[in-house]
Amino acid sequence: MDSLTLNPLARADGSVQIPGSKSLSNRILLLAALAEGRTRITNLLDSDDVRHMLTALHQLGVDYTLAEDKRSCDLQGLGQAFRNPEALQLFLGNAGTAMRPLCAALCLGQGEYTLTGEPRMYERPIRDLVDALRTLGAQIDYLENEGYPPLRIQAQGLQGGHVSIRGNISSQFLTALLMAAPLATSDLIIEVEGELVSKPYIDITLHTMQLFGVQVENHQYQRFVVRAGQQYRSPGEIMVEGDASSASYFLAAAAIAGGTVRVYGVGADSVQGDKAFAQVLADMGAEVEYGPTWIQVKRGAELKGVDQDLNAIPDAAMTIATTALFAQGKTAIRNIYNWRVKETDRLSAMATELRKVGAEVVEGEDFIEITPPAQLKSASIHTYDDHRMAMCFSLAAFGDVPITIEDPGCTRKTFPEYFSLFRSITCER
Ligand SMILES: O=C(O)C1=C[C@@H](OP(=O)(O)O)[C@@H](O)[C@H](O)C1
Ligand SMILES: C=C(OP(=O)(O)O)C(=O)O
Repeated sequence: MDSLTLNPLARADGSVQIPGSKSLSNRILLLAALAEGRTRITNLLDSDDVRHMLTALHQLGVDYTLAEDKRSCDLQGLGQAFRNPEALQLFLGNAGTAMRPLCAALCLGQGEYTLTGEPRMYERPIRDLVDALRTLGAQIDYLENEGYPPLRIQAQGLQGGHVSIRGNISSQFLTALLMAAPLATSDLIIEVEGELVSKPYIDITLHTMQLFGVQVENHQYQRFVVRAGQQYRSPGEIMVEGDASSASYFLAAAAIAGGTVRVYGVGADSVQGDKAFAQVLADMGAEVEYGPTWIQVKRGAELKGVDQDLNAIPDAAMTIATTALFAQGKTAIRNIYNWRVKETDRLSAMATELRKVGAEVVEGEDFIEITPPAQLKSASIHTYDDHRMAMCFSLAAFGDVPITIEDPGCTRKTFPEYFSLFRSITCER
């Protein structure tokens, strides 16, 4: 297997323009496809997850022109739900932001659709969404294991009415229902059962729907009312914000090693919850400054461990786990059960790899506690086909020892150019 050895790093300095947000890119593409009118999307993310959405839309008959650098796209909306006379098979890789929203959106129209993906996608739950869609009249079958993709959808429209959906596993189920809701045949009232995880992603969803002219009544994230008869309408041109989760690695590098790193493309005005990651660095002792479209971090005094519930920022929370290797004392990251159902079981993967570099780790069902060693150990980091494992562990190279990242190409899911940008702001000892 391909691997990349990072020599010990001394410092991080400079600025980085962060590529477009995965969460926004895939939401905007889907809503632009359903909308009336033509949408020009700029700063689109070029990565596997977005490519899977683009390929699926092409198969579904959506007409678009993608620029040569794949970062801008002119897309002609259908102005209605997908209707395809021929049965289609759509391969969605391991992209949760394609599988879940498309599963709901495809039920709105007509046709027969088989949704497939990578082996890990077949271990990622989708039952809560399928159950909710079935109560609205959807016909969806599991092709292998109950509760998991691959799926077959016989689309025949979605009714409105009342539906409840569990919120404790993934916010993407609620996102999927919300985005489909305006095209249901009557008003849809969605009740969230139990805790809603990863709540700020719902704000991204509501924000994107609003950009396309659809209003949702949000009653404290417990109950949502979406009126039928609302039509998605293209806003014309949309620029995708930089990806706040992708920004976390560069900001953490500055907090760990200094000097100063500024990321452009995501800042105080961002709609992405992961902008709050920099606040956790501030709580650990870094100096953080926010501009409207940038965030800057400087190394402050010695970093100190924190004990925080990071349910709202599950992706960026992984970056805190490796930043903890450079903090005084123990860091605890709590309420992150759903790390277990993402690209890999991230709680177990993180615990295993942190121990390899010498940390003392307690892995709970929904938390992780990390106590750093006095001196990091050189290690070869297994990345479990998880882009964030590869990116997070690049930070371990600040620990005075070489670190090998196995299969560094796995960052292609959301950030193909990660290692070259990381190199551009770091210098070796
Ligand atoms: O809606 C989204 O764009 C996402 C929601 C989060 O997933 P969960 O809601 O499953 O935690 C996040 O981890 C994922 O990377 C993207
Ligand atoms: C959990 C993630 O991806 P997905 O959108 O596939 O859920 C992630 O990017 O960390």
